[in-house]
Amino acid sequence: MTYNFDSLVRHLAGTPLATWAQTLPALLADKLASGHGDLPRWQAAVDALPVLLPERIELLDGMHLDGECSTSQRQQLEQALRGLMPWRKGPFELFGVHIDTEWRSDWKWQRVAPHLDLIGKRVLDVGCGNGYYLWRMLGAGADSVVGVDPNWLFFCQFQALKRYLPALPAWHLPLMSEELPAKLEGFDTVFSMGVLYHRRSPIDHLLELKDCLRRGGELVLETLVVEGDEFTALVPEDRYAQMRNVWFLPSVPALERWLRRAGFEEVRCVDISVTRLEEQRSTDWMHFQSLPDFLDPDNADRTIEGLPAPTRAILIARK
Ligand SMILES: Nc1ncnc2c1ncn2[C@@H]1O[C@H](C[S@+](CC[C@H]([NH3+])C(=O)[O-])CC(=O)[O-])[C@@H](O)[C@H]1O
Repeated sequence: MTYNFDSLVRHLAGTPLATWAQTLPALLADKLASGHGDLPRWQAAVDALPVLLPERIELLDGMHLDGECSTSQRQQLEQALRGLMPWRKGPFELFGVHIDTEWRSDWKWQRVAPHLDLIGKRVLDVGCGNGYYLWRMLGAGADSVVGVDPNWLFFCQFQALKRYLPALPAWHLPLMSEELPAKLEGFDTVFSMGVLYHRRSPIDHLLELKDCLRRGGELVLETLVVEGDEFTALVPEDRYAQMRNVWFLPSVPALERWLRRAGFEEVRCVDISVTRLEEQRSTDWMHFQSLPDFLDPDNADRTIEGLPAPTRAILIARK
């Protein structure tokens, strides 16, 4: 498996991100050398993908690649992709193989996309998972998309997709957002979706995101929320919907206040949606338990810990 971070350096040359980009090839080579124990197995799965040429590329209405693919190539493709299970974010439609992921991430994208103009924008997606939304952002006209996520499996899933779209300006960096330099100030749009509630210091996360934006740039923040006024934030005693690392679930008015305190302007909430059981569930590509197992079997409005069931809000704000 080879990575082309040099193409990122070239793409960002002459932008406010150029100096940072130049530091990445060496940093990422170090990371890859000391990567996760399963990394060689996942890299082997990526290397086992058949050589296929996408003749039709759909990124606007979904993530769909099509082109000539024999039955044996399709079997080889499916087998290699199954070597990268569990697949959480998607779905992907690749040369006749449907990756039915745990999440219907396309539904979230349908809620987010109508509120944005990404044409010609340099975009950062913090906590990008396997990069599903990076492809959709390109479909919406972004100039370039960079995702950061420390999970090596998700990095390899992205590389599997990138193998078929090597020339597209999308890059996945196996980094934590805390590893982004202060005052980067070079992205037009920064996304943080499904990350804030995993952070012990949510305001520091907002400041970190603000640092990545150019002046006038836009933040897209999606996170779990609860009902309540500007003084309300739920901190679970222990687990939330079986997740151990959940810290702050604010109300929308509280989150709007946090964003204003962090220095954002034009703060607005564009969507609040209860997560449906059909949106997050176990599938043939993700065999572990999922949302239906994490809710109270007698009351779908509650998690099995007795807390409010997952509801997510999307907020947009300007630096
Ligand atoms: N410090 C960190 N820095 C960067 N990423 C992190 C960090 N800690 C965890 N992550 C990553 O943040 C992601 C959170 S999932 C959201 C995915 C996508 N955005 C989605 O909206 O579907 C949660 C969910 O399923 O909602 C995971 O991929 C982690 O590896």
